Amino acid sequence: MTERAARTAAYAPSPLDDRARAVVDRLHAHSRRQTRTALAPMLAHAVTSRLREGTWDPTRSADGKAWLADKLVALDPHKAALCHQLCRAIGARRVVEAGTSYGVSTIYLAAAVRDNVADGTSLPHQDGGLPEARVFGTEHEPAKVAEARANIAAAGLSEHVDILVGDLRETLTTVQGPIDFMLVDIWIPMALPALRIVTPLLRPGALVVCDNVVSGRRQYADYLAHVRDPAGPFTSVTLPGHGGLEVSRKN
Ligand SMILES: C[S@@+](CC[C@H](N)C(=O)[O-])C[C@H]1O[C@@H](n2cnc3c(N)ncnc32)[C@H](O)[C@@H]1O
Repeated sequence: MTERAARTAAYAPSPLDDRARAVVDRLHAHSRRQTRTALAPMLAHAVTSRLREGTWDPTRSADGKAWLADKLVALDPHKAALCHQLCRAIGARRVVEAGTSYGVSTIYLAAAVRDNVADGTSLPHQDGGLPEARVFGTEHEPAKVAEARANIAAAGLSEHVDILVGDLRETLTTVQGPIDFMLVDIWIPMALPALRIVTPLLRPGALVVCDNVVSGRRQYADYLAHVRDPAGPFTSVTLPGHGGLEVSRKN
């Protein structure tokens, strides 16, 4: 057995059914290939952004945005599986995803919502009602929206997903609560604005997961100060591996 195969065998298997797993396996591989070759271009675009537009952050410059327009930047499979498990554990029925891209994390979240509905683990909300089961994805690149819809359909999960097309600072204002779970996997400057819009919709006990908060701790400073504020609406824990993951619970 190769070292890579032995490492893979040490992890729990994917929580997804065969159909959805075939789709995400292909997309995870595509995303890994893009990431492996992205370092040099990323640095080049950071320099270009700085020289032409005064920012080192390619997500803020026109040049950088154009380069990022077809990049998956998919959530790591282990983190995506954790989000699926958390959604299953809390019986999530309504989920917001800040940052859909080609739909990788959306597929994990929608599979959890579908399974919660199917086995009756989705919870009634405070008024005792069962609101429509949905994952609300958000994406402002039209080409990525088309890819995401095709991938979600190939995974057999379209009936559980609405992708809100456009800038999430506008589209998220159309979502209705209650929301049980939110994934924040977005260009960093959008993380706190997205959370602020969704916070009033989160039910008590809802979870918010945010990616790469350790590797990006400086850029995430405002987001982290917000979710870790003892006087604020969340209690928060940080998982350290693979760039870090913040899991915040709405009080
Ligand atoms: C890190 S990727 C999301 C990856 C996705 N969660 C997955 O697992 O495949 C972030 C995505 O957010 C999108 N995005 C960035 N800023 C946005 C905004 N203001 N409104 C909507 N989408 C945005 C980007 O185009 C990009 O596709």
